[in-house]
Amino acid sequence: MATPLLAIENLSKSYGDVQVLKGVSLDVHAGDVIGIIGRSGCGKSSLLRCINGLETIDGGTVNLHGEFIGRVPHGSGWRHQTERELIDLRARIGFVFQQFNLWSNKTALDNVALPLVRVRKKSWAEARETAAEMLVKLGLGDKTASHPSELSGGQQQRVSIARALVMKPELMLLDEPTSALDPELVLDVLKVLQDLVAEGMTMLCVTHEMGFIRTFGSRLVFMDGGEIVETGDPRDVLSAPKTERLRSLLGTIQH
Ligand SMILES: Nc1ncnc2c1ncn2[C@@H]1O[C@H](COP(=O)(O)OP(=O)(O)OP(=O)(O)O)[C@@H](O)[C@H]1O
Repeated sequence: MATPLLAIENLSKSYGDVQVLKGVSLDVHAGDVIGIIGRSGCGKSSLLRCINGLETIDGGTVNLHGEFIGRVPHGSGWRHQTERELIDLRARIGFVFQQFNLWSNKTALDNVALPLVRVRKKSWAEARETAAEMLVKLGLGDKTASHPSELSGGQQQRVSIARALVMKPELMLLDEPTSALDPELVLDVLKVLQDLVAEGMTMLCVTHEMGFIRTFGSRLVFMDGGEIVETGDPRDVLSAPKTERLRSLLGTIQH
């Protein structure tokens, strides 16, 4: 089989004495749509944050196209990345947060254009043109001049997705992208994600939107206590969970 786009092997991560990732291994191939589920505190966000260098790793490997990208602590004896390398890495891996993380003092247009200016060194004029096209694509053509406080949660999340997409990422990491939204806005964001799936985007998505994962996911990953406990085709895993731990979680969420 081809080299995975992203290969995680035996990844470990601790905060102080508490180990939150205990030897996680996961291969992600181009076009995979992987849903990650698990109880609060099981390490889902930490896993995503270790992939794009928001957190350092303590052991194991994270490879993108076979190249080691894990961020290692200073003084660990391994070579750690420069700020520039981390910025480049994050441009290749889009990250969408639960709480949008938009710049409140900038318009929707400039929120999307700014990374193109800062990271890709585009002129503001060119960056704004690209940003405007992306906002139109995501149904926000009439909101380019709005500030985040003037947008609904669903619109803000679509701006943050646009901001990731203009960088043409090879992979998108989404950390509960619909959890902070009112129920009537969830569908708008899921529709955008569905369009990304249709375009072949590779995605790792922490979500409890089981309908989305069941329909569009190529794999479901169930984490518990910092480990991957079950993984497989979402339809198989959801209809026949093998462990009591997953059965018990599924009892608490609609699927
Ligand atoms: N910066 C940090 N410092 C110390 N402990 C942390 C830090 N970030 C996370 N943790 C702890 O690590 C564990 C895993 O957290 P993580 O956010 O990865 O879990 P999660 O599965 O994403 O949870 P949730 O679904 O609630 O977001 C938790 O016990 C959390 O309290």
